Amino acid sequence: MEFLQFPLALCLAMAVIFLFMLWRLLYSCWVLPNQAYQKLRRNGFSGPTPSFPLGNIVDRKKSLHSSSSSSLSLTHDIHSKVFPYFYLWQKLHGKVFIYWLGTEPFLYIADPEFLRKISADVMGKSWGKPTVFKNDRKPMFGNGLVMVEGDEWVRHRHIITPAFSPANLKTMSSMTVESTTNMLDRWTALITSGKPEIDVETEITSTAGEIIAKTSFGMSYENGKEVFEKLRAMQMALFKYTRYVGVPFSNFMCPIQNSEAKKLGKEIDAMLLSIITSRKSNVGQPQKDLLSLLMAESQVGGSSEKKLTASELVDECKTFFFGGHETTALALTWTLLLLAMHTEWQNQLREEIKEVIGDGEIDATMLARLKKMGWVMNEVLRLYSPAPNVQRGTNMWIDVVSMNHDRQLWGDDVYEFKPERFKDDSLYGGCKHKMGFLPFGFGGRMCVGRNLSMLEYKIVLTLIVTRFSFSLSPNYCHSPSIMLSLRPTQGLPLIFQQL
Ligand code: HEM
Repeated sequence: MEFLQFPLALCLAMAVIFLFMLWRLLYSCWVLPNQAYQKLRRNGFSGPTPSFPLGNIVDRKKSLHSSSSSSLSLTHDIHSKVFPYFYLWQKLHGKVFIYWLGTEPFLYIADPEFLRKISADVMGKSWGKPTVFKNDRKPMFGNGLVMVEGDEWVRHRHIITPAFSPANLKTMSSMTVESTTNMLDRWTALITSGKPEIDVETEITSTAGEIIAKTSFGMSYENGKEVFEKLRAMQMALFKYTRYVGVPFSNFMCPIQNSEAKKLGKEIDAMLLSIITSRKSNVGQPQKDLLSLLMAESQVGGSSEKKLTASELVDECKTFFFGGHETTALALTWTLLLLAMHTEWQNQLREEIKEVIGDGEIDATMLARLKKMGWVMNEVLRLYSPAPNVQRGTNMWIDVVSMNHDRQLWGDDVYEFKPERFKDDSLYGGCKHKMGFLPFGFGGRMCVGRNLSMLEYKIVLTLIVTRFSFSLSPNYCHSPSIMLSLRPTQGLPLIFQQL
């Protein structure tokens, strides 16, 4: 009979393991989220009714589907178009409510006063990112600054912040001028050959990719292009298809895209790692880019807590590349749309550039004096914020688009393009609440690259408006939508004239 006892014991052991795994699954997908949900409910928050295990994902999908099939006239009132489900739920449940991504409850916030209260005493290092997003975006950001928390975040931020000092950024302005001039020379060739209609979204995104490749890891465009294209492909693999973030085993729902993203992630890491290794062995050739500044900063003092490892450097390069090129490119793209619609502002900018810079070369120290251009940038970041939301801590989702289009905060002219609202209040543009306008986030985790993006924005825009005037093409179709960032999904064709 003994030979029968062995399989019985094995079966029992397997049953115990199975029950244990089932319990763990239920605990993490059902018990824990429900405890968090009940806590939020006890604090008085309501929200749309979720279903297990998809949460409110199906409602989101339906609402997105019906909104994408309706075309949008050229209005800046875009909240109901880009976040139709939040727009609807806000009407039913107010500006703070609970919704579910799969089995994860999220606190939605579009009320700046609520945000002020809950963030008043929280230090930058204590603000993490929701775990579901960390897992979801791992191939893009790895353990880069955007994703790290606690003392690790403090260490990374201390090493990274000096790289973005004004003195270091100054040396990067010539790289920006060079890439932009190449793009504008291409535009001139097109115009003179009788093709004045140019899709500026594609053009600016690829030039911004070139600029960030140079400023981040100093690569020539030909090399940078390969990393850039792989990063774009990875973004498409991750964001083009309906994804089930927060749903248990969601990785298995889009296996092809997920394995494609992982494969690309590994290739990008290997390429960046080889650049770092060759930099380390090639001490004789100092470079003036973010990577070398980080490598130099990592060596100051030599203590291990001040150093970033090679794989951390790779993750930071990816973070700069991804966080840096698309946001700035989209800020510029939406600016060109608004300037094409408001040609009087093209003239105002030209006059200001003439006064501040004249006909000479652009010097980075002059850029701060381009005040009107600063107002224009802020107004664009208000109407078409490339970073449409901020994700924080234990599952908080802050709706920046809603706050930027809130009549109660901005007044009756909320949907109008009026850069002059920043004239007397350069930081908040007259917004009635200081937490109502967060183009670069808030608190200790505010965007580390904001000065670099302003430098790039002002240089590129100066070069464009001094060489060309432009108007909207009749082929333009207003279709802002979210693909991680807020983008014109059908491009931005403009008609150019040389000045
Ligand atoms: C118009 C351009 C840009 C916009 C609108 C923008 C917006 C933002 C926002 C909203 C955050 C989140 C802050 C928070 O959680 O509170 C952020 C963080 C960050 N941004 Fe930017 N950004 C821009 C350009 C850049 C550039 C050029 C770089 C780098 C080259 C960059 C690198 C980062 C990094 C590393 C973080 C994470 C900071 C941290 O967690 O400590 N960004 N940005």
